[in-house]
Amino acid sequence: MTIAANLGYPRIGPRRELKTALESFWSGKSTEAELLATAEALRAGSRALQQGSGINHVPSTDFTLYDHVLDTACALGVVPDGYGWSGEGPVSLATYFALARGARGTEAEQEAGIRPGATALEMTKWFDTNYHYLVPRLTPETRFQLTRNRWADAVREGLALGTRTRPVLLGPVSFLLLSKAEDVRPLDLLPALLPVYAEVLRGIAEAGATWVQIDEPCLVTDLPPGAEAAYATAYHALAEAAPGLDILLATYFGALRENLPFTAALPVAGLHLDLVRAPDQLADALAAWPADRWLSLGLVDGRNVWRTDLRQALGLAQHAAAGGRGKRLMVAPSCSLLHVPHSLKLETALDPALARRLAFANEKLAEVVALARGLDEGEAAIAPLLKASDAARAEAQRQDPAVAARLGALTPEMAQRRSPYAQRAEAQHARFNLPKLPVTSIGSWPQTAEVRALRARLARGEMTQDAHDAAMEALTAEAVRWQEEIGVDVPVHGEFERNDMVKYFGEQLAGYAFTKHGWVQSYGSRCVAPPIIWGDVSRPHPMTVRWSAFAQSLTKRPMKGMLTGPVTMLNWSFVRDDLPRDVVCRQIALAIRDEVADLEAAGIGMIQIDEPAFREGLPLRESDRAEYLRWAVECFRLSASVVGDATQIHTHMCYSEFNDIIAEIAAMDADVISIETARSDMELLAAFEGFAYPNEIGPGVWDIHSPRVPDAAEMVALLRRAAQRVPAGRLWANPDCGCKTRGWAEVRPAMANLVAAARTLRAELV
Ligand SMILES: Nc1nc2c(c(=O)[nH]1)N[C@@H](CNc1ccc(C(=O)N[C@@H](CCC(=O)N[C@@H](CCC(=O)N[C@@H](CCC(=O)O)C(=O)O)C(=O)O)C(=O)O)cc1)CN2
Ligand code: MET
Ligand SMILES: [Zn+2]
Repeated sequence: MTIAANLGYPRIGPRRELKTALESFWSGKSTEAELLATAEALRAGSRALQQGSGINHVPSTDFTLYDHVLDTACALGVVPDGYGWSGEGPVSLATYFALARGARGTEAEQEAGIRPGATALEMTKWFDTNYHYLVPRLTPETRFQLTRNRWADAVREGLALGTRTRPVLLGPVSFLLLSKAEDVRPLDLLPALLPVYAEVLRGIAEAGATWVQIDEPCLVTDLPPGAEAAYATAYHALAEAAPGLDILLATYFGALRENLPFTAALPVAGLHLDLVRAPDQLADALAAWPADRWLSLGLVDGRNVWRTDLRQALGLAQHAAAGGRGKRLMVAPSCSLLHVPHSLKLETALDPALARRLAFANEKLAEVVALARGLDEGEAAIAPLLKASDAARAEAQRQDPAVAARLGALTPEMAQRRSPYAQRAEAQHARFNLPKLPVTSIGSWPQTAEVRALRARLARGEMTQDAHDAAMEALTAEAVRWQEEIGVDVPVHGEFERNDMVKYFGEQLAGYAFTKHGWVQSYGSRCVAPPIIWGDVSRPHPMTVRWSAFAQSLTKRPMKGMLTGPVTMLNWSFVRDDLPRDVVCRQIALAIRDEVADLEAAGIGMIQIDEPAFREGLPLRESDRAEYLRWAVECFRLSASVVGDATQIHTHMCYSEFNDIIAEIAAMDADVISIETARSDMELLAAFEGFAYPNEIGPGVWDIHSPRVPDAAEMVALLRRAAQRVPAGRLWANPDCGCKTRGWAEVRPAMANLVAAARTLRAELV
């Protein structure tokens, strides 16, 4: 019988219960026991739901209180000094959260032996998703040991309530490759790591599991030298560790390509393939993978919200089943369902024509079960479902001939500023006359409970639009006054009126739809509700002009306008699948371009077009990258190039490694770019120096993702390091990213410290 399997279930909770519980615990309003009870209830609920849907292999240990990579690191004893772990036994929750969020200087931390000022681990993108993981730190001294077999515990927890789960482990090779290694090649640590993984597997088997899912997503990437041998060593060792335990080796987010032959030779019981991103790999896999071993077909898209074309997916599955392989098949989502919202059931306000085409996590599980059944019992057994799927696919997305016409009329000049940077810089410096190291910020000020409550009240009809807008203006005015007072050279309006930098624009653009509860975890307790692009995109009316113009009216300093760029709008939305992504991106670029033109006309002299997700869309394989970069750069330029020389275009990127795309970042030709560098100690600046990045740069000197307030001296040190690499005349001083997730208690002193730091350095530089 075909096994209906799942690779991972969303963990934030259908109503973001985990978020609420975490934030309540962090603020001291609830106890550790209460937090753990909520977590346990969420796990029990999702197990029951999956089992009830007919899923045969229900995953466990896919749940986490913050991040599954951090969980893995803590379980393996990969905890740097200074975080209060004794080097033996379980890692405390205090240590765990200090690694995730940095020390906050609380008494509890002191008791737990956490060094005051301990910073959070670096956080980075999980492959090409909007999920972020914490990067484990490896050194030659790293000693692996099993601090707690969380996988075995999860198996027991499930069995106690009647579900035999399939625990999910991040595989040893991917774990090492995803870590940050100092003075050691990560794969050199494999021999020391494997005995601990072996111990984990023995514990899992003892706990009563029959299958374990080991994720090796790095198998779909260009592997470094030595990886192939590492995989062979690792899986031979693991296969021997627990002979009674079947290993499903899971790959996702792309095709195995040249890694397929050696992967197919690994001694594992099953192999999972992403057949949504890479349907073409099925043929090769069928040829390479022995028919007496399990093949898990990832047929249901774990990365997007569209219903599966069941007929087509069933066709692929039937093809795989031919030739005697039918007895050893699993059907599953392409990857963990972590990247999609929980349930469509909660969405009561969607256009029915759209709702008919959607499937969130729970609906995707039903699709998996239907496909498994169709495979075993034949098409007739799922005929009504196939019919509904056909009907949904046949409905056309919304088209707008005006948008198509505009796209047809694009010219190369439209993506070209009028003059080269040097000439623009002259015009801009004359216009703005800023000091060296001008102080600015990335756009948002704290999204406090008060700010969110205003929006919530408006949504519930408890407040009029006018009253809401007046309250937002008052907040903006106060923020502008404060920035003037502390000496910020280029203030921002604060983005109080925005729920999210992508959703806010999506809500105002034609072609977009948005959900009420479509939350997806981005990191820790932070979630996003990605808007859904289901028609041609255009801008019916100005979106931000009123707020920027209002803010500018309050100050003589240049007020920086604030927009989200087309590439980020694309990468952080769920995108229609009937048009190539570059076409959708050009549509968005033209909409943003209209806004840029209107801002300029309204007297806004500096406009920031954020592209934090620019890198996120980068294909995982080097050979696919050039094409993406070509159109992504073009789209950014299309949105920005409408302005005159004296209008200064800024852009901002965070969570990016820039080294390998620095030429393209330069080609975006923004006058100023602000980048994330604080968490990695200015490491990223090396790229900008090496390439002699020609325009202005604001290297972030305050890691706003941590609640720690840096003092001026710390920021001076970072700025000094930056000034060694970039001529001071082209440097700006700013935080790492927007301050929406911080509180005013942190932002006020940190910004004042930043102004002081910039002044100190200015004095040094004369
Ligand atoms: N889309 C996106 N991706 C991104 C980022 C980003 O800013 N946006 N930043 C990077 C880091 N990731 C982040 C992701 C989320 C958040 C974040 O702060 N998210 C907020 C939600 C943002 C939002 O949409 N807020 C809405 C809804 C707020 C809300 O929860 N309202 C309550 C009601 C509140 C009340 O009654 O007072 C509810 O709906 O239940 C609003 O403000 O209007 C959160 O998790 O808390 C920050 C960073 C990378 N990826
Ligand atoms: N302007 C945005 C902000 O300040 C940029 C954030 S990048 C994730 O919040
Ligand atoms: Zn940012």
